[in-house]
Amino acid sequence: MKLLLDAGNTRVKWRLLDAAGQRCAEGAAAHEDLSALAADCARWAPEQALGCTVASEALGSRIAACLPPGVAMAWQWPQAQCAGVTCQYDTQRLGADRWMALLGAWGRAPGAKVVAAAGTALTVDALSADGVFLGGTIAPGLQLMRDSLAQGTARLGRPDGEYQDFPHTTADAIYSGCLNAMLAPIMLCVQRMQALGPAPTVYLTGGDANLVARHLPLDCQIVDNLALDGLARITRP
Ligand SMILES: Nc1ncnc2c1ncn2[C@@H]1O[C@H](COP(=O)(O)OP(=O)(O)O)[C@@H](O)[C@H]1O
Ligand SMILES: CC(C)(COP(=O)(O)O)[C@@H](O)C(=O)NCCC(=O)O
Ligand SMILES: [K+]
Repeated sequence: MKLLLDAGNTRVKWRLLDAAGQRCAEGAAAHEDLSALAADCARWAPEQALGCTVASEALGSRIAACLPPGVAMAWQWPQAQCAGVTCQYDTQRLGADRWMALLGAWGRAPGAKVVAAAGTALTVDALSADGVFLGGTIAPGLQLMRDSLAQGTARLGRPDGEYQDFPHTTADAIYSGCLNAMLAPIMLCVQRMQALGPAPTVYLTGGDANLVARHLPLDCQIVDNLALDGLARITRP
């Protein structure tokens, strides 16, 4: 049994695969309470653990404490080249979750791709048809955008609104504006890829993927935990 784990800035996501690569369990937990991870590790007793993290060292230690005795987390980091993908981004600084999502997307189908991960931050990454990670953008995710408006203004606060094409209330204006700010980088990336060649396939992942897909005026595929698909493609030496 193998554990795959992605530690993001908001949540930890994991998957357990049996020896044949079949999925036995999948879960997610907020940083504050990793008991569901500990319970899955106790139940399935993985003898191997592969992970990627963009969270703190302290969270990494708490994750390690959930693993069965004698099992250590093998943290994976971006490389210049791996599983068919070549990295043109600053490999030393690139988030390991972004790299794993790119490897996951590359494993799905041939052709150019845009990989958008709507989590704490929104990352939008471009993968060429020959497997080159051309580059990508980082912007605040939905909650961070709403927080920043609440913190930086005297009168907005953090009301719950609904998405509207032409909002009439402050609450709807904030919600729609922040959501639109997540659509724009994805649409621009697609447009720029189209200027280079055939239209890319758009993959959406992350906690807000469904929300983004609902309002994105483009065809896209939602893939839950795409970074874990990338980890599954890594063969350990
Ligand atoms: N059950 C949930 N718990 C926390 N955030 C959620 C949940 N469902 C959706 N979300 C949204 O997903 C975002 C976090 O997505 P996620 O992919 O887990 O982030 P990260 O990879 O940065 O940890 C949150 O900012 C929130 O908007
Ligand atoms: C951009 C990120 C904060 C996204 O994190 P997430 O939203 O998945 O929690 C993370 O991938 C990160 O810390 N990246 C390092 C900088 C970079 O990718 O260039
Ligand atoms: K992200």
